[in-house]
Amino acid sequence: MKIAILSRNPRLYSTRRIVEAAQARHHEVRVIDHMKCYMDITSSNPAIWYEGEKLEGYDAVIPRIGASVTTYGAAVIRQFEMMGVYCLTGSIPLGRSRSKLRALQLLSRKGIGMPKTGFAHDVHNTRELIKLVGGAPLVVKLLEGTQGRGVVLAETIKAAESVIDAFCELKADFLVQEFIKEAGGSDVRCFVIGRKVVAAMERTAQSGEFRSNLHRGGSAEVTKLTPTERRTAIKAAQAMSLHVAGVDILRSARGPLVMEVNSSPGLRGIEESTGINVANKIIRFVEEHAKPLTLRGHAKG
Ligand SMILES: Nc1ncnc2c1ncn2[C@@H]1O[C@H](COP(=O)(O)OP(=O)(O)OP(=O)(O)O)[C@@H](O)[C@H]1O
Ligand SMILES: [Mg+2]
Ligand SMILES: [Mg+2]
Repeated sequence: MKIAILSRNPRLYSTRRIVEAAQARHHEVRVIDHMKCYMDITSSNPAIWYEGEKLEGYDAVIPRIGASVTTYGAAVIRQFEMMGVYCLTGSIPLGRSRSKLRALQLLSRKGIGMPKTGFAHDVHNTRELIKLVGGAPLVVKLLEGTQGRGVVLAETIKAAESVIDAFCELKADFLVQEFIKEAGGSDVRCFVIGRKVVAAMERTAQSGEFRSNLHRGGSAEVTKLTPTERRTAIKAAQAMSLHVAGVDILRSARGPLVMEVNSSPGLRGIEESTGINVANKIIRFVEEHAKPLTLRGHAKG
């Protein structure tokens, strides 16, 4: 097959691993910087150009779109979709997963367990919002934060009020969420491909910290999932229509609670902690699902 990986940096661990896995399976693979793609969107024959060359003959596209360039990345994926090329992550699922508000509303609609969560932008009565999620301690999150930045634990109602007032002042969208104390500073990353969890790791925050992000000094180790955790992760990925997803779960007294669903989950932490060749599993999935170009008609945008 001829495979394109949409990635801004071919040296990134995840990109490199997917390239290696594709080559090991004898595919022709190329890393394309989606931000350097340009397209004629008016033509009846949709096409994409890259460094003066028209991109043609691709059987599959594996998007690895960073959070800061979601909109343009989604447009490039949409163009490939219009050309009838199989995209492992669709433009619509990408957009869903990148809006925390939209993603959590979708999960909630599907009845998937999640921490009690409220969204706000400008609140008249801060106490009412705090009451909505059961009082303190609670977590306040800036919607555009990543890697644990903009995630604050407010231990008391007073602390919660000042954080919320500060975020309102900043005119930022944020959410307030019940603090899951039993999780003990850990969360579980479930790597979902298709209808399977292919690998799972437990990330634990360093002492004195409640955020388990590896970027915040957290550590990762392999973990065994319960059947309920497994089902929840798969359901969450399906709710977003993602074929590849990193589903983050908190282990609570009332069962697994989904925190978020990532559409370009990193491979380093999960491969290093579990020893599983996740990149190979991604390529195998693409082989099974991307049909050769000749068998497909043009997909509609
Ligand atoms: N409601 C909560 N209860 C307990 N711990 C939480 C809660 N929300 C978040 N945490 C902890 O804080 C960490 C960071 O939170 P979250 O994943 O929501 O934000 P983020 O990592 O900044 O977002 P992103 O993963 O999109 O970059 C989580 O991995 C988890 O360890
Ligand atoms: Mg996170
Ligand atoms: Mg995330």
